[in-house]
Amino acid sequence: MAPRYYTVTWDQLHRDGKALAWRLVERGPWTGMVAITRGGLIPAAIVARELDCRLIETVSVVTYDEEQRGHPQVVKPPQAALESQGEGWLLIDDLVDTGTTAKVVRAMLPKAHFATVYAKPAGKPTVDTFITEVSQDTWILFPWDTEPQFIAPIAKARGNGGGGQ
Ligand SMILES: O=P(O)(O)OC[C@H]1O[C@H](OP(=O)(O)OP(=O)(O)O)[C@H](O)[C@@H]1O
Ligand SMILES: O=c1[nH]c(=O)c2nc[nH]c2[nH]1
Ligand SMILES: [Mg+2]
Repeated sequence: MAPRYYTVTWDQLHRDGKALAWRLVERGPWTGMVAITRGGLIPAAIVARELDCRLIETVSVVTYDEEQRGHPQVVKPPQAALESQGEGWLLIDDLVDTGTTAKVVRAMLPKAHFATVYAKPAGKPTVDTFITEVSQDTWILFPWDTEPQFIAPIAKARGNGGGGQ
């Protein structure tokens, strides 16, 4: 079955990122933030700005090649947060889908608070805080993966031309 798509604009991502920050400010203060690259970088920047958080670490997990899932590989560990096992740290990603990435990172930082902007049902149990849930068969299209393009008028796309004149 063809996947459905949920298109997220820059404006929406900013709004949803701020909504996440409102939830997280209640749970602070935070020692710092670990962004799961690459998708977590922009949500982490939005949340860090709102929480006035200056200490940003990254962890890099490579799982997907386009829409195909492979074996997760930790390309860069979250060095600064490892000793405390993530206690007092926020772990930020754009979304959880199957929860594979989350499980790999949570194994390294079991005491961190894991927050994402979007969540699918299979990954939901791995997240402490998220904003919007979409169905498992939905592919979320982020603004950095898309660009606006011309779309034919509905009448032309249906092949029945225009009316009048
Ligand atoms: O819950 P999962 O099934 O693991 O999927 C979620 C992960 O997949 C995407 O990252 P991806 O591995 O595509 O890398 P990227 O962030 O560098 O684009 C997304 O940013 C999450 O990190
Ligand atoms: O851009 C993305 N959208 C998704 O829905 C998704 N799930 C895993 N990885 C993803 N990347
Ligand atoms: Mg990612």
